[in-house]
Amino acid sequence: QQTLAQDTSKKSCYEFLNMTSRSFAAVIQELDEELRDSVCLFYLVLRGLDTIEDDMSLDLNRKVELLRSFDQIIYQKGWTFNENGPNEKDRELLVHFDVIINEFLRLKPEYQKVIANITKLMGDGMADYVSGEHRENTAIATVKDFDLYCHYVAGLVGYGLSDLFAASGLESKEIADDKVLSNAMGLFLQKTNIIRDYREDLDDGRQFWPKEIWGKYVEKFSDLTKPEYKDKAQACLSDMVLNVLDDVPQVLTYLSKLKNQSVFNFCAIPQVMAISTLALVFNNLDIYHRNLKIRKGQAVKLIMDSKDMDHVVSIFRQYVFEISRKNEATDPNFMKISMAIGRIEQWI
Ligand SMILES: COc1cccc([C@H]2O[C@H](CC(=O)N[C@@H](CC(=O)O)C(=O)O)C(=O)N(CC(C)(C)C)c3ccc(Cl)cc32)c1OC
Repeated sequence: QQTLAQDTSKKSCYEFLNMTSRSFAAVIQELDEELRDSVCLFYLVLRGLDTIEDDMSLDLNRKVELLRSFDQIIYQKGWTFNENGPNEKDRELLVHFDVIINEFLRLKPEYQKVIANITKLMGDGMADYVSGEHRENTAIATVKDFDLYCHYVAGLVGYGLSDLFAASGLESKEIADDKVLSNAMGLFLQKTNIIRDYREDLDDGRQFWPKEIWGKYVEKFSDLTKPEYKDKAQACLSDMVLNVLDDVPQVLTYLSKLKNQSVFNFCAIPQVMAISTLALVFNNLDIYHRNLKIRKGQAVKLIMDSKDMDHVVSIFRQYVFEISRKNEATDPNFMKISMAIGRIEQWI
């Protein structure tokens, strides 16, 4: 039986959810009763971790200590955090984190274990990265470093969600067993965002593109914005898109294994947004100057159309075709992109 106080604290968790990400928050709230609270709290715990990792004003040792112990912090009733810089986007969440912890402690133990396990792995991964990043400014040197970074911040989220889906009984254990597919669900979203956010991150003094790729085209990461490097910048961008296209078959395979309608919608919507964004940024040099977003009307249409696998496959086919159309024979990566598209078309 739920007391009034418990009801209030649960409501405020959903208020925090809506504060942190309106559009995706709505999709989480459509999830089946059995999964909604655990996914909402998983999202908020991840947000808390992100707010600490993102805060450049935090002392490095303090940040590392918090990241590595966040999996224990989420069990500490009453814990709150007031050391975030004033302009940290979601600082409010950590100021009231005791409410999140209260609700977390009311989840079934197996859901708590999944969330705590991923929080530990991610917190350690982030701590390793921020320590390394501190030493030299391109912590993401190789494509391998790029995959590892994206695994820590996004692939692990795929792991955790697949574990929650399986633990709830709404999806088969198989969905949690195949880590490669769960990892691809995170990498595809994160890598597409990293391409889209080139300019925003550059202006924030952050760079996530692997030097093994951009170093083939320019000396300095910011040279990609200069008109005299236009052709190099276009080739570099298609090289980055090529790297992301390899995750598409695994994303489609993961989605094809889902049985529950609310889980399918929850998983498919971000992926169709991402393939739409990937087609938008491909061969579009505006990404070096401003943040590109798909139009609201198109996003709404994608959400409406992503209700079943056939529709999702046809949406992917449409955007992969658009990338193929934009692929230029003069681009040094033209053949590799054509082959990556060929591999996807076998699937779709
Ligand atoms: C099986 O795996 C997933 C299945 C469904 C959704 C997501 C994934 O989708 C959102 C979608 C989302 O949050 N979209 C934003 C728009 C944007 O970020 O551009 C939004 O709609 O506000 C997202 O982007 N991330 C953040 C990471 C990519 C780092 C994991 C994310 C963060 C926390 C959770 Cl619980 C889930 C997700 C999955 O994660 C891989």
